[in-house]
Amino acid sequence: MEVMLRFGASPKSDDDPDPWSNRVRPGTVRRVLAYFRPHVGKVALFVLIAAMEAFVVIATPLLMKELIDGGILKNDFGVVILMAVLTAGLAVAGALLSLMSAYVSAKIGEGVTYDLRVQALDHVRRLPIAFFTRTQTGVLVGRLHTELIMAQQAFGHLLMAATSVVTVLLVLAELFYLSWLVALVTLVLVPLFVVPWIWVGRIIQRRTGTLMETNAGLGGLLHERFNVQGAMLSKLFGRPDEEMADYRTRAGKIRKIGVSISIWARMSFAMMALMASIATAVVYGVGGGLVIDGAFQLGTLIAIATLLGRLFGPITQLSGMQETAQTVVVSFSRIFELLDLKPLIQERPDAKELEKDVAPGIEFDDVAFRYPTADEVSLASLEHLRTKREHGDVTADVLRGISFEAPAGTLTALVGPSGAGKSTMTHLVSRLYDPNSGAVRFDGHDLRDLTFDSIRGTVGVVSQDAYLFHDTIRENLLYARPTATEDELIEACKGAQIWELIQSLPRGFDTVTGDRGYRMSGGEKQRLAIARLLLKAPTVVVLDEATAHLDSESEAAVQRALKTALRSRTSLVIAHRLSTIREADQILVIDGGTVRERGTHDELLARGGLYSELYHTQFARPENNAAKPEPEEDEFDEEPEPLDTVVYGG
Ligand SMILES: Nc1ncnc2c1ncn2[C@@H]1O[C@H](COP(=O)(O)OP(=O)(O)OP(=O)(O)O)[C@@H](O)[C@H]1O
Repeated sequence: MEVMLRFGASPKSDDDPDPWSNRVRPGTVRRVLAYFRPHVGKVALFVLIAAMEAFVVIATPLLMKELIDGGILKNDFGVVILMAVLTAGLAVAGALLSLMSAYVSAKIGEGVTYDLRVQALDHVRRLPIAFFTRTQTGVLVGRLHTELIMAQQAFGHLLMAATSVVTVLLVLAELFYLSWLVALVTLVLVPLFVVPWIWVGRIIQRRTGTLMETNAGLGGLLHERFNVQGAMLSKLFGRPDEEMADYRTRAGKIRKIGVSISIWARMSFAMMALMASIATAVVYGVGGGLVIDGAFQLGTLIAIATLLGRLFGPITQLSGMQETAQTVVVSFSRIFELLDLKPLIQERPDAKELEKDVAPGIEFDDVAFRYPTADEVSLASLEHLRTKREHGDVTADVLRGISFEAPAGTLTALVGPSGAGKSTMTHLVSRLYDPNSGAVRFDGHDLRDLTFDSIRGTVGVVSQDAYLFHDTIRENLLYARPTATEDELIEACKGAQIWELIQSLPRGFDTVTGDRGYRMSGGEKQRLAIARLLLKAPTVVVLDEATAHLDSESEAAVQRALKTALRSRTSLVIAHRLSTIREADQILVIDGGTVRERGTHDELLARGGLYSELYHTQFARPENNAAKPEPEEDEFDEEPEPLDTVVYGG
């Protein structure tokens, strides 16, 4: 049966190292074993239980032998009863031991998996945003989940196989003790039975691997297509018939491999049963003759036949041991690959805290930045698309020689053409990325010298397309400050101009916002994000102003919400609205990754440069002005200020 390893994958070139191959780095086995060190006591207990189980396996045929030879054949009723009772007792002991060994082996397996899972999750959560922008989510989740389950299952088989070693040795020793001739005949039969079994086992293993890959591929695709935005795109742009045909092909391949695996598994089982029956027939044939010749008694023959039945199972487990061990090592090594990915952005051991509750000034000092290449931040095997890896690629500088100061408590507006680098500048302020040269500073402290906690606590971000978890409004808000009281929640929502809406919902704060908060309108989502920001109360606010989907009424609400959000904070706003731009303390005109112009609205307009051009082509358009919010009475009554001085910055 011809099955491609990954469907839809483009053929890879010879010089392209295959990130999906099962090659394992040297030292991996030692690293795997290190995970068992904390569980050494349980492993020792497991070995002891395994030895006792093996003893039960070999003791029962001996009791049978004695029951027949010493009891039935000698008409000794007492021996018959005694041996029957002992056999039953051993059966009970065997059942209890098997329960205990299952418990101990599960404790070891689950313990190791727990350690590895927690370590991997903790590591992935520390990886920089660049890693997540490159990685396909479905594949990453698969790596963290499926690989671990695979490792755990294979590990369970490995422990059972280890038990089998003891059983096989003891059974063989007993066979030789009972009849060396029959034992030899049995040994000759073993390879006849084991070799095809191993062959079938390999086929099954290969197909199981392919099945898992195929499932992961389909899972990744569904993850992408069936989230709200993917589903929306596919409804608007997709070709439903072709897409359905693709799903059908993939599902069909899964079905085909599934059927093939079941047949081969049944074949393997049937082969084992067949060979065990043939071996038993041979043993009865040879042994029966020996009983007639008087070489040994009938009880011995029955004991040998029973022993044989207990030999083949453990032998089959042993023969698959190498592959099983390989599965464990490969699965572990895939997780290790992830663990070895060094986070590009790290906290210094001597990192300092920034003073809380005081808005810092922001300084960009000759900042240059380029986005990291795939080699620097991600794993090819997690990017899923089998494109040729960009080895040694260097990305172009996105920012060059950016220097400016945003004094504490002021509003800086970033304007410029699309792709100029405005969002990238805001990413540097929240330390999602580090500059390649130069520095970004808060009150003179390089962000690289500050703790992650203090940067997180200082900077609040509201993006254009605010992200909400699939949870209640309350939980989404509490994410910013879990200790917030009901009154604080209400106050934040009032400040963000969203309280009226929440109040009108039948379930209020307990309304579920749906996948990515999709049940709310764009403006509502952004106001909810502003409420979240107000609860967090950061001293630096980064805002990407919404460009679309706000009617003038909801835009006015958002603008009023922003007045509260930006008051007394140092703000960096990617501005699209004339109202914001006019009220900024300074405007930076970004073009081609550099600051082309800097000044206030009037200064820049008078200069007649790029800003003036942008103003006339974009900002001064009627729709921008039409959307300008009406000032709220209570906001402006106290202290009438001209629009082009500080209103937000305070
Ligand atoms: N994760 C990324 N990896 C590589 N390049 C990127 C990445 N994000 C952005 N870029 C590139 O960096 C440049 C600046 O992008 P940026 O998003 O900062 O521009 P912008 O001024 O905010 O544009 P817009 O107004 O359209 O949002 C663009 O050429 C963009 O293609």
